[in-house]
Amino acid sequence: MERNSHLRTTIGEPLLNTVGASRVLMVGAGGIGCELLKNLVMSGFQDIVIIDLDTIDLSNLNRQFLFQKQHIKKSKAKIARESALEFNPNVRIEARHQNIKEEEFSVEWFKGFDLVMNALDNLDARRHVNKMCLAAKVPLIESGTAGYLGQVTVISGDLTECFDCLSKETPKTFPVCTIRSTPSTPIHCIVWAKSYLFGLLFGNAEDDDDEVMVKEDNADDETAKELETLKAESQALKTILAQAGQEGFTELVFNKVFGTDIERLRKMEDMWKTRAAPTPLNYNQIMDITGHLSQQLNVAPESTTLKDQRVWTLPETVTVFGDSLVRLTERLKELRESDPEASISFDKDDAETLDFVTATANLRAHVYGIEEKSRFDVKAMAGNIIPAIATTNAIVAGLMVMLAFKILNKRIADCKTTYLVYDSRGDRDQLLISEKLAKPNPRCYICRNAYIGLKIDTTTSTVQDFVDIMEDGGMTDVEIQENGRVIHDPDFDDNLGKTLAELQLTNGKFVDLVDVDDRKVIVYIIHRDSAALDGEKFILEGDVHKALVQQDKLRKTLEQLKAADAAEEALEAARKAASAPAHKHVEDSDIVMLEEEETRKRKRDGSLEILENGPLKKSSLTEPAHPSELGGGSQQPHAVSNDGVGDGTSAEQAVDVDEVVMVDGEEVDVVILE
Ligand SMILES: Nc1ncnc2c1ncn2[C@@H]1O[C@H](COP(=O)(O)OP(=O)(O)OP(=O)(O)O)[C@@H](O)[C@H]1O
Ligand SMILES: [Zn+2]
Repeated sequence: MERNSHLRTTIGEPLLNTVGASRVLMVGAGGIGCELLKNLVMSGFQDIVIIDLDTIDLSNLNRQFLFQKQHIKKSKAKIARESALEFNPNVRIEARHQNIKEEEFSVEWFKGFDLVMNALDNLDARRHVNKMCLAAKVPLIESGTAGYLGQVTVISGDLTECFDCLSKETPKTFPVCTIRSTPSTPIHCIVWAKSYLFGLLFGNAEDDDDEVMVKEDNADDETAKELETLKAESQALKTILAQAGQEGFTELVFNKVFGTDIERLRKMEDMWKTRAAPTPLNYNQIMDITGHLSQQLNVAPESTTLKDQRVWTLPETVTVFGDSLVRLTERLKELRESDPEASISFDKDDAETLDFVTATANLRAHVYGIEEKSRFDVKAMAGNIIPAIATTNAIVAGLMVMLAFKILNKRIADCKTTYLVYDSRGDRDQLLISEKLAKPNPRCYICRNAYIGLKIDTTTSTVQDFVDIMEDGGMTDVEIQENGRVIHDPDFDDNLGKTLAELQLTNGKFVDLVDVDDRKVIVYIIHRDSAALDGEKFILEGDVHKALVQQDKLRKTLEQLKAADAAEEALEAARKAASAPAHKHVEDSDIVMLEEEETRKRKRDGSLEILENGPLKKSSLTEPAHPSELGGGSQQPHAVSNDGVGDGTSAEQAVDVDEVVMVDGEEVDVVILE
């Protein structure tokens, strides 16, 4: 039977042809990406570019089904391509083992796609792709998962809210590979301490990794060697564990985890090309100082509360590490006398486990040159982890393809944001909830700006030329900034004679311009040698004049919003005064009116589709909070992270949805899965 016959029957010949003729970009080949790529090659897509900066890690294999043991340490993008081609060899797949933020992936490059699909795990890359798609005017399908929660939506220029329309709280989840080998923030170290090292030392003796690391006949030499090394590392720690209670035990564990293992990682030079390499620690060296300092510290003991709230010194940290390690191993030994399978779990309210996690997290932070945290902070930050769930990724990736069909079928306005929700009590049969795409936030700097391309020879054209081009377009007294750097303003004309290249205004750079009337335009630079400009000095891709007209309109809207905000503040003040015990009588109707006003305002902001008084709270679906990586738990949509560990509390807070919701005349669909 012809490969696409079922597909043709399902979606029809015309759409199948459109899909086949489209060119799509998939960013990220991790949890969602693997599922998505498999779906794409099975759904009629013929021309796909995939990009992922990472290599395959052992911890990916439980859910990233395009990867197998023999692929560990190989490029995710390349292996994803190879595996997907086995499903369907007739698809053109280009795999790029690169960072999407690299310069070569310019606005122009993005313009080469009909559709972009994000399967990413961090805000930074998501924001970048969001901006590139807005500038290139290419629709973007954005996705994210955190444990049982998932979200899929569409971002398209003037039609919808963009990724930056609502400010994001810092997410609380993070990628596992980052945790294992390349931490860059304190939370990465805390998660490593709590979820990896703690489990290995005090969890059940059976290490899952052993199962995966059995020697494979078809593994190549390098992979086999790496597998052996990983296995040897956990084995070595287990051997040391057998010496618990003996003299020198603490030193052995310490030197193994913060010395030998780090030294091995450090030797993997490729890993440290773009990051600072970790520095191993040595127990004896620190203990020399520790002995000395702990005596001093004993002179003036602090209250426990104070000690909890400040960051410990390195010697103090080592002392707490040794102390909690000994106490926990003793506790485990006792427990195992009655139950050989016994284990200890981390509990933030169990002082010993919290001590151990605080100390080990901070030692790891020290090794990687990351900021250390107080015990108080660690307590708050630990405990926010949920595992990545393959099924969630699969559902989300399926929804992405449905959206892709709609977009390519020119029905983008019919697309919806879909949330995958989960009821931990199991008494609800609704899994997917969709709602209309939100409108752009008029206050959003990222999508409410005009993006204009400027093809120019940056090596010969000066800032003066640039100013002239923009002023000829209608801007007056223009100010120019690049990434917060002032290039020019009417009072600072030192740079006028410098070339754009001299000021690093080179190919792919975004330059922010604002004029005396507060009209903003973002220009992205496209470097072209003079010879390639067909005799012109520059070529503008976009109409500055039109952009300024749009900006004038936007300014008016913003003024109206400001006035509405002022009115609302006055109402709020009146409300407060009314509810104050000043013998004032408040009519019920006043309260209703005030609440309606609140609803209207938040809808205007784009920050509200479903109100607190409805059963679904967006806040419980959103991005977990930690700086830089994944998402969940904040007040915004587009927020659920892709994959990885997540916010343990999110699932419990899962939305309480029992019916179709009507808010302010808007309908929220509920899809019931059988
Ligand atoms: N700037 C970027 N450019 C290209 N790919 C990126 C970028 N940022 C993240 N990615 C990729 O996006 C993917 C996200 O997938 P996922 O959330 O499953 O993460 P993971 O690293 O595979 O899993 P985990 O971190 O949980 O082990 C990763 O493969 C990651 O390498
Ligand atoms: Zn926006």
